[in-house]
Amino acid sequence: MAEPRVSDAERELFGGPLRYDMGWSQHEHATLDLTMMSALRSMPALVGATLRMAWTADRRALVAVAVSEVGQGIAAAVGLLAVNAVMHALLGGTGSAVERLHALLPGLIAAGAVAVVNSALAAWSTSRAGRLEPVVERIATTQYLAAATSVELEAIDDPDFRRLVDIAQYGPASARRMIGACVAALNGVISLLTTAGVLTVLHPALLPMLILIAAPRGWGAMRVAQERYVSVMSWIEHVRAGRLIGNLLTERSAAQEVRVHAVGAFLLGRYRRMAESAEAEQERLASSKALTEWVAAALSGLAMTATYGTMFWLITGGHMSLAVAGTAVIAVRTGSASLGALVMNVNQLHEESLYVRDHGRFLEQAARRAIPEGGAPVPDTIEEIVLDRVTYRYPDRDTPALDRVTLTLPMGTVTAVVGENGSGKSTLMKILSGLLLPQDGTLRWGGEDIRGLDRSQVFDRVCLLTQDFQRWPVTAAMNIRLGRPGHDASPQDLRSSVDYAGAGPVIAKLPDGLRSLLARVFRGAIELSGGEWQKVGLARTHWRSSTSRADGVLIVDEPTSALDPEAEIEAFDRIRRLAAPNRAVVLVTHRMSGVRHADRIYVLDHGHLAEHGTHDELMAAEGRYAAMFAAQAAQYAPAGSIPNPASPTVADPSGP
Ligand SMILES: Nc1ncnc2c1ncn2[C@@H]1O[C@H](COP(=O)(O)OP(=O)(O)OP(=O)(O)O)[C@@H](O)[C@H]1O
Repeated sequence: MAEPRVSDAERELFGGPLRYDMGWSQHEHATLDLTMMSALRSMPALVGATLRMAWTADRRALVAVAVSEVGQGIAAAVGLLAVNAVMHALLGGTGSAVERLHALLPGLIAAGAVAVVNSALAAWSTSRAGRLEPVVERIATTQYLAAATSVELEAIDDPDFRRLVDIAQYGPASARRMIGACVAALNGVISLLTTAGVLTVLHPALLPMLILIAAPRGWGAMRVAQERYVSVMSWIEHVRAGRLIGNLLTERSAAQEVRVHAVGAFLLGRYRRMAESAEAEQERLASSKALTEWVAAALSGLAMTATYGTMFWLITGGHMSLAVAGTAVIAVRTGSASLGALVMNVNQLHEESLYVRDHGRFLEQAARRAIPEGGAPVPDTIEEIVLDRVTYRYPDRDTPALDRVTLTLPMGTVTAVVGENGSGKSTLMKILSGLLLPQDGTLRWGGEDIRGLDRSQVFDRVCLLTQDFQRWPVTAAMNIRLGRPGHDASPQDLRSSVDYAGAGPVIAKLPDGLRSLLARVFRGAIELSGGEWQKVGLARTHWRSSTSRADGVLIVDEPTSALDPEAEIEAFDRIRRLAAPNRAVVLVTHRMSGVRHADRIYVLDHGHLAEHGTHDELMAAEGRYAAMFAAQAAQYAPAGSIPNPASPTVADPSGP
């Protein structure tokens, strides 16, 4: 695949041209995959898959479509035979003009009746296909969404898989369109077969000529489709990058910097340049398409001239009657029209099938990377959760985010994990909650290795409040209830969680209390501040933990970053209170004041466990923890000890 010529703006913003680096484009057979023959070879399987989906969706509708299409094909053949009878009566008949007109009547009536039957069958097929199409799209979309939600988190973090997730989203709409294209192609094939049959009966030389007329158009349409697909694939990253810039300019989160830093005008200029390079590609495609279609039409026209020439020669040589020639002209015209339509439909099928293939590839990969179902049940009583020399490295990283980390979380205790940015705290939380599996070492829940446990049961025992917890665009009540969606809850049931999180005043301020919609995207919805959202998040966590009696773990990752000092002290106090005999609490935070009361504190440093102990032990050890604690305490030291701004510690870039 040729490297697209992209704008300077893309290099400037993204450090180089963005590449579509999905598996197949690096594959040595990538070009082969896009040739016409391989497309044609893979099409029956893809059409078969779509038809199987249609069969599952509504087999009666599918059978109705097939029957009506076959019926239309037969009607077309009968219609041609009726035309032939008319031609014979008109051109080959004897007797007076009135007698010949009378002889025409049966043929004309038959042709009229066939036309009526044909249109009724076409209407039936349209209505049944209309029923089938949305169902197929729904099934394909549901498969896509179910597969996307069932894969391991590691797959979601994998850029290659993310791209596949992106591209496969077009599959369901293509599967829908494939139904229409399949129906039209079936129609084309049947009417072509019947026309070909009639033509062969009329004269054997007419059939090859019909094929000769339509072949160039078929070649042209396939070539155009193939070029377009290759272009879409090589340009997809660039188009996405342009769209990303466009979205940033309109997004609420960027609105302030867009204005104050004048990023708006800057990015708009880059957007324009990126869009221009994409337009140049569109223009190139259009020119290439025009040339291909022109060559195809010219070749087809030449074949048509040769056909009429041959017919003229056959008639003058007495090898063909005028009536047969008349029918043949009509049959060649309708035949080449249906062959042309068939080629267009096969071409559309080819194009759509490429997207359906991506959808299929995604489903296949998602199935391979899915969280395994089943496994041993998680023991009801767990004394502790143990991490034993666990190592984890992200797929696109050279160094491990966690390197042989060992820690123990006894039930009924509060464990704090501290460390600098990027030291591996969030990764550790993902391992503990079963979202990521250790690549080396073991995680044991009550003595059982997590690899052998039923993961859905592990998740059921985990309460998770992450720093980027989900702000669902639903009501306040539902935002809390989604902590355990399977558990019914009236606003009254949620009250204790609201009170626990100190979210009472936040809810009281909302126009409809817990029934208020929390999403700016909808009319009448309210937006909360970061700290208010954190209280709602805490209420959700409480709701989840209060609806579980089994032994489990509560993981809280930076829960107070947006809270004011008073709310923060209260929040830490509340989190500590969540420790219960059946629960181990793990707290990740940069706020050292929040961890000093933890039963045990672990300090992470570049993925390694640097030290652990109680606050007093770690302070006495005077290691990393003591240094971090002292650094934060110094911020609250008397004003005199704050460095003088006149003597900056960081060099001024504008200085000499
Ligand atoms: N999805 C990911 N893909 C690749 N690397 C990642 C991913 N998430 C984290 N990392 C890397 O793993 C290392 C540990 O990250 P992690 O988020 O666990 O740190 P952290 O201690 O939670 O940081 P912070 O305090 O900033 O939240 C970092 O070097 C980070 O860049």
